[in-house]
Amino acid sequence: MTTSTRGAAKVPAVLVLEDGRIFRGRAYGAVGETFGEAVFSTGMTGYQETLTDPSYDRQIVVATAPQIGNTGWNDEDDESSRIWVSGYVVRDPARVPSNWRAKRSLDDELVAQGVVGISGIDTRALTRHLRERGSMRAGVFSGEAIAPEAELIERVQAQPHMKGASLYEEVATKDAYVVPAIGEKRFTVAAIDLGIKGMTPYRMAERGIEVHVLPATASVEDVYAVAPDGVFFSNGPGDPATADGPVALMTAVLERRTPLFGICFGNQILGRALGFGTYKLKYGHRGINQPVQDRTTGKVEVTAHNHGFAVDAPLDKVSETKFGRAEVSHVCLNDNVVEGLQLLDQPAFSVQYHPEAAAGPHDAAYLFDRFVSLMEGQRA
Ligand SMILES: NC(=O)CC[C@H](N)C(=O)O
Repeated sequence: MTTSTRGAAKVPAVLVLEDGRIFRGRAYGAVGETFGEAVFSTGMTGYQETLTDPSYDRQIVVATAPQIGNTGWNDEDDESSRIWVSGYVVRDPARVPSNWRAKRSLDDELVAQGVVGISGIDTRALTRHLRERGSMRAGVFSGEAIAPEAELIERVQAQPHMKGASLYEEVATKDAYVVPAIGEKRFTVAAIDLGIKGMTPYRMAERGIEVHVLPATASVEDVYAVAPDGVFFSNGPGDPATADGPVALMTAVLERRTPLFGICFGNQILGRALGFGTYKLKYGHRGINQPVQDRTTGKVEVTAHNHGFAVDAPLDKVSETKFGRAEVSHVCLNDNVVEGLQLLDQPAFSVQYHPEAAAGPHDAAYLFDRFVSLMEGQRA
């Protein structure tokens, strides 16, 4: 399929960072203005999954890979019902997308969904800036008449920070739904949607799990009404320090000793339920090439990440928590950030990264099998 990019390629655009740094380029996708936290992602592929991951709500994503859009946009790889990033920053958009599954260009999809982007800027310089100074608030402005820089900087500085942002209720489903088991049904799981990606229930379903996806505001009664063999807490946007409701719900699940698995935001919620703190990373981990060590086996896996916050738990000792002993099960080999937690006295664990791997390598798929083993163990 071939679609050429739209006329917007000639419209001027500017990316403005809260510290006053300005990058000038051309409009990409919708023309207009947008605000969010500027973050970079190192994935060389998988932009469709990235853009539709609800964890990216209110973030302006910078692609470090210079060429973006080469495989267009298809009808299969969305991780949710829409694009969630607030803006997209690329160096060199594909002029002619080409892939057997492509239905339209990325550019056309951004326009159709009203997502403002910018192209033609030095994304390497921008990434180095964000790495040195940290992720920060930003705005993208495009059109023939862009306001003076000082005014734009002021408007960016008036935006809310990511630290302290409570966003998971905004992106989560309002109504419960069921993802049926593929093949013979072996287990029932209640999955708390804090911004869940479509691949996550699928990874459970293909292991014989019937997944009841419940809204972020589900009560303990709602969870146990589905008679779950296990409870799952999903990924999600915003600052985990604001997620008091999910922390209280998880605490109730831990009190009942129901097998529990959490991913990303879910890992941060387990950290909080155990009494650890969370903190904001300088520039976070985003991409599909992050090395993580599973300290329970010693194996290293290459994994998909998207997190700007992390759990503050000791790496070198077993912690005593109100749910017994807990330890850091996984660690990022780039920077020693906590990438997983496990309880030693009851069936509960979580990882900070994305074993559903959409997009990304499948090294971490064993974690879904670990969840199944916990549920089997509880039955035995
Ligand atoms: N993917 C996620 O669940 C992200 C969790 C959290 N919003 C963070 O940025 O750390």
